[in-house]
Amino acid sequence: MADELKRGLEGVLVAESDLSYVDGEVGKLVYRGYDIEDLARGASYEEVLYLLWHGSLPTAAELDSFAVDLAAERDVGDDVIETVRALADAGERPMAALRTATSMLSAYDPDEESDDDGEATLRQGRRITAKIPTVLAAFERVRQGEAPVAPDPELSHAGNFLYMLTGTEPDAVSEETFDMALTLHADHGLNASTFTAMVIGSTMADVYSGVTGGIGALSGPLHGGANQDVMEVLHEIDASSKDPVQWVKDKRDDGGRIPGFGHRVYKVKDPRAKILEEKLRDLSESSGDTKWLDYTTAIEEYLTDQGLVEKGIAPNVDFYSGSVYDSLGIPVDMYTPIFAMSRVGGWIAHVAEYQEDNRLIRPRARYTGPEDSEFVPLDER
Ligand SMILES: CC(=O)SCCNC(=O)CCNC(=O)[C@H](O)C(C)(C)COP(=O)(O)OP(=O)(O)OC[C@H]1O[C@@H](n2cnc3c(N)ncnc32)[C@H](O)[C@@H]1OP(=O)(O)O
Ligand SMILES: O=C([O-])CC(=O)C(=O)O
Repeated sequence: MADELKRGLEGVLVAESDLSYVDGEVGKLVYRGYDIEDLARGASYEEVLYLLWHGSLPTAAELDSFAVDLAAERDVGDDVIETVRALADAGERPMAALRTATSMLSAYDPDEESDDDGEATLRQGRRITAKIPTVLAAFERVRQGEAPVAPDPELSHAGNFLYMLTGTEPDAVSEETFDMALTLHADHGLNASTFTAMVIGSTMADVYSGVTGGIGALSGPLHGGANQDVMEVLHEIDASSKDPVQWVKDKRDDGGRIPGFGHRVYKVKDPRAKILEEKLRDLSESSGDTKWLDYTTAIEEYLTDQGLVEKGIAPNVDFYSGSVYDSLGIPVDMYTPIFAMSRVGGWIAHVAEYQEDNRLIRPRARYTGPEDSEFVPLDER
């Protein structure tokens, strides 16, 4: 039993956690017992961060002081902006630029490396969470040839990001929509990027290392990168003038996977996809532009008819998020960085929780290589 091999660590329990629970059979997600639907509709991203980091929903006074402290950390120094500019000039991809800039932020953190009092992870985590939107918005602005917009501490986390991105304060619907998307992406059990951050944290490395690793893991197309892939598919379908169903059929006939479908834990539709689909429907109907909604629902209906959903390959969070971001005017390659901007809250919460009762994470591989190989010196090979 001890030697049973679990490819991809499927189903393996490696820790206990109070943070979030995914019930993949019924399609339910909770953060500390609260249903994601209630949080998405009723709580701001700042409230969710407080919940994840401090264990309970804040009172109004607690939220006020938490939000002020978070907003006070938004500025990044000129050196970071210059690095972001150099990365944009070099044509770096946004997730890679974010990874580099996040790593650089540690140089300016006032905590000493020796400050490992348990609170340091959350203190540094707050700074990282506050600064990531500033880095991302600056990257997008400079690559468009525009000057970065300084953060406004009076605005919410969601509102300030949209403001820094566009230079204009967002309307209430955009701010609310974006805030909801941040809440929906904040945590999700031991997904690959969170586990990456935890593995790094389990060596007692600093939280900047964990977050930088988390960004790298999230960027892949099997994980957070799929939200960008979904929108690229929608654009490809549009440019091909093919019927979306025909496009998907051809893709499947070629043996290709459909991005935004399938999940290691959910065997039914992801509850976050349901909420985002509903949001997309509202936004599309109020703008009168239903193209992405029409394409995505046609694809989902077709794959359902084909029995894919019954086999447990159902829409995940990435299937509908991109269309929602598109309605906010956000460029496609910023979708995965936005995921990171939200998920950083979960990474920090899990690293802090795990380090409270830390044990180095170190699994094994079954060795299948040769045995007793006879060493031959270099000059005799
Ligand atoms: C935020 C997130 O990270 S959500 C996930 C985002 N990723 C995507 O949307 C990318 C597309 N989806 C996938 O590649 C997968 O569903 C994953 C990586 C998410 C989960 O993968 P796993 O749990 O490892 O499942 P695995 O890769 O073993 O696939 C199981 C079966 O389902 C099929 N399958 C899985 N996803 C898809 C898909 N999107 N389209 C078509 N078939 C699929 C596989 O071909 C495989 O079929 P087989 O058993 O006949 O060979
Ligand atoms: O849980 C997972 O494996 C992937 C996912 O949906 C997430 O990270 O939000």
